[in-house]
Order: sequence, then structure tokens, then C-alpha cells
Amino acid sequence: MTLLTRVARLLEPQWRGRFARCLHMSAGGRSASARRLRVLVDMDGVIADFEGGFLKKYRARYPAEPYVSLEERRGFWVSSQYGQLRSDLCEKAISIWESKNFFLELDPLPGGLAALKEMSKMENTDVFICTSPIKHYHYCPYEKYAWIEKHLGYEFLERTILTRDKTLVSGDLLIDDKPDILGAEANPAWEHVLFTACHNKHLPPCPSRRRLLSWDDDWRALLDSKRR
Ligand SMILES: Cc1cn([C@H]2C[C@H](O)[C@@H](COP(=O)(O)O)O2)c(=O)[nH]c1=O
Ligand SMILES: [Mg+2]
Repeated sequence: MTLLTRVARLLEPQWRGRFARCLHMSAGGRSASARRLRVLVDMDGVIADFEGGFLKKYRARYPAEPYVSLEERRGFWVSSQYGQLRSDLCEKAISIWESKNFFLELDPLPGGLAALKEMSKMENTDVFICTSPIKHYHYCPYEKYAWIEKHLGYEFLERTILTRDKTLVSGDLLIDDKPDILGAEANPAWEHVLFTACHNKHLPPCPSRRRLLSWDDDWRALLDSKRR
């Protein structure tokens, strides 16, 4: 690990990008004013209502089985919480999002599509959807593309990244509802801003991580904070 990497690790996440930019410019990179902001936006739990869609379809398919209300949801993995409720419910939960049309029929979350459309028109801003498909690939990757085309238009497919490892994608910001985003890269380029969801809203505040409470929250100010 170089000295500079060590220094970057000691900085608060919101300063890491700025530090990397200064290094980039001192190495002869583009000037700050010419630099574009790259925003990565997660899909499930941020612009697409995975939790609501799951609960609706789970209850329709297994009406006699116990379920976890959205108020009772804790922890990122739905499958784990259902498995704790009763071990066989883990597989039943998984069967829901492995089914045809699950991802395609998810409702958009309030304000998410409008925010993405606005971001995509902002000056000096590049927005990408960055989403992890499930490994049961029969429907999910296709349906994620189809959902984006349906709700945001064909052009947005150019701005779509499907990856199981978001740490390998470079950007200034990653707006994502998953509290821990880990992967092969120990020092991702982006600052992770936690998007509030039913499963993470009870987590204690973490001073080194910013939150976006919803798309009604001030996401424009968040972007501006990374431009300075
Ligand atoms: C809750 C939960 C989710 N998944 C899958 C479903 C999605 O494909 C990804 C989450 O993607 P994101 O880009 O991080 O939003 O994970 C799962 O396999 N098991 C679960 O319990
Ligand atoms: Mg998500």
C-alpha cells in the first residue's frame, strides 16, 4: 500500500474523492472546472421498490405463511430475516425474486425517476444506474434492462451498469441502500451515500457516512457538495 493510499483511507469518505482529484490534477489531469461529476445510482431499494414488490408477491403466493411487515424489516437480506422466522421460508423468499416478471413489475420508488431524468440533464454530470443482478440469471438481467427502458427510455441503457462488484466501478458518489458495499477493491473511488430504506432506517447514525433520506431529500445539494 502506498503512502497516499494510507492517507486516503484515513480521510472521511466525503473528502476521499477530493483528495484523489487533487492528486489527479497534480499529476497533470484535467482542471477542476472541466471535471464532470459521476453519480452512480443503485436500482433495487433506491429507484425500484424491491421490498414492496417482494412482500406483495410473497403474500399472494404464500397466503398461509408468516411474513415480515416492512415496519419489521431489519438487515439488508430479506432471505436471512425470513430464514430466521422459519428456516424453510428463506427458500420461499428467494423463489419470489427468482420468478419471471418479479424485477420487471417492480414499482418505481417516489421521486427516483424524476431525479434521474433531472440529473441526466445537469451540466457536468454523468449519471449511471449501478445494480447487482442475482446469479439466477434467467430473468433478472433482462428484466432490469427492460425496466429501465420502460421507465427511463432506451437511451438510459447506455447509462446502465450491471455488476456483482460495485467497488470496481469508478464514480464520485454511489447512492445505495445497502449498508456495506464490499468487493475486490478495498478503496472504492466513490463516496457511498446510504439511501434510507425500511431495512436500514434503524441503523445508528454513522458520522462518516452521509444519508439520503428519500428522493425528497436534498440530492442536488449532495451532488453540489462533491463539485466543490
Ligand atoms: C434483499 C435481497 C436482495 N437480493 C438481490 C436482489 C438484487 O439483485 C440484489 C440487490 O441489488 P442492489 O444492486 O444491491 O440493490 O440482491 C438477494 O439476493 N437477496 C436478498 O435478500
Ligand atoms: Mg439496492
